[in-house]
Amino acid sequence: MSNTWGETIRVTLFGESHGTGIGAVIDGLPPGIAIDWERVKKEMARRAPGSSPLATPRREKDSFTVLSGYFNGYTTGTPLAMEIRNENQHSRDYGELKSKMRPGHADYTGYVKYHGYNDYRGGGHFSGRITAPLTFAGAIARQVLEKEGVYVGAHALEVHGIPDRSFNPMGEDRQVLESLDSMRLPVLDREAGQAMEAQILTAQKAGDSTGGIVECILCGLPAGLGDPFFDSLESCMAHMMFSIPAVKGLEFGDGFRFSRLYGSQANDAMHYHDGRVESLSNHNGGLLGGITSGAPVLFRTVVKPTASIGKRQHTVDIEKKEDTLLSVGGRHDPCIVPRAIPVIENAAALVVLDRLLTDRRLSYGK
Ligand SMILES: Cc1cc2nc3c(=O)[nH]c(=O)nc-3n(C[C@H](O)[C@H](O)[C@H](O)COP(=O)(O)O)c2cc1C
Ligand SMILES: C=C(O[C@@H]1CC(C(=O)O)=C[C@@H](OP(=O)(O)O)[C@H]1O)C(=O)O
Repeated sequence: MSNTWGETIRVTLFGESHGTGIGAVIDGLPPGIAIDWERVKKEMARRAPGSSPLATPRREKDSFTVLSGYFNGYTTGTPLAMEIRNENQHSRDYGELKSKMRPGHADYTGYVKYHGYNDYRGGGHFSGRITAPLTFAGAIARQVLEKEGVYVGAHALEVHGIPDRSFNPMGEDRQVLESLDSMRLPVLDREAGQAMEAQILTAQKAGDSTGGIVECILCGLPAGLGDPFFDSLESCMAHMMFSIPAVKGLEFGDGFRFSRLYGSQANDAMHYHDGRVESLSNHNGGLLGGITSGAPVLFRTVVKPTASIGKRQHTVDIEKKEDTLLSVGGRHDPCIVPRAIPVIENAAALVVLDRLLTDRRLSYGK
């Protein structure tokens, strides 16, 4: 079922952007995890709408209620269910969109798939809003990983062609990654960040939107995690990343640049360092044969420009069955990249924890 993901940890997401609420049921978490709720709230706040001029002005606190699976300060091992009540819907913004399909959004495909019964308001179940409970699940996974010495970070590598410095593929300092957490547009080069912000706001003023590239790194992973073929760590990560609305591309390590390299440039030479096998470079993004090599896992995702824009575009009216023009109003992210960053980081942590639990059967608690 497409609303449930995972092998050992099974995450089910539910809800619509303008319905009563959204949430997740997370099954398969080991018993005995002491959850730091402040850390979970911090990750939720990084993703929440209404938090900066670069984000949709819809104001949602995204405060959550845990309904089950947590007792006396620890996970119980039974399903952990959580809900977030929607509080700031402006459903009138979607009056015209009942019949006029937004180009680039899921209005038409959702209409066809659900025979017109879908809740199209705010994108319904297709909305970026459904990444709030996904971020919640990932924020728990991230805490577990940190206890295993694994830490994750992401930044805007590019916004509309404006580049940031890349992560060091051999690893980034934990402090550097943590410093990105507090930025409304996480970047390594602050001047690049300012230029990106200016570009986002300029496009917004013109009734348009922008996209970009998010680069994510996972440091501290042990070698040997993952599987060949269908459950390769690349496959599992791709499954998750392409579940995030607006993600349209993914590459690991040197990715599409491999096409321009010789084997001698693409291979990561190996050596012993203090008795441990290590590589001297990391063109392969920490993955060989779908299995971690011990080098950081490094990947990049392309996030497309926000579909809902003020500029007039050609579309169809499915009630009148005629061509029409549409200028989308309401409240939208002028660029999805800033808010996709915490989603990608936490979702990546969830993928890795699921593989760790599947491969290693980690145990927690007394
Ligand atoms: C955090 C986040 C926020 C988003 N905000 C918007 C938005 O404000 N307006 C919009 O049209 N799309 C937004 N999207 C993207 C749409 O949900 C997405 O483009 C749509 O569901 C179609 O899916 P696809 O682009 O993956 O094909 C957002 C996505 C994410 C992850
Ligand atoms: C509410 C969120 O973002 C929403 C994602 C979204 C979309 O089409 O994906 C469209 C907008 O919805 P609305 O028109 O109701 O304001 C965004 O605000 C959120 O991420 O929590």
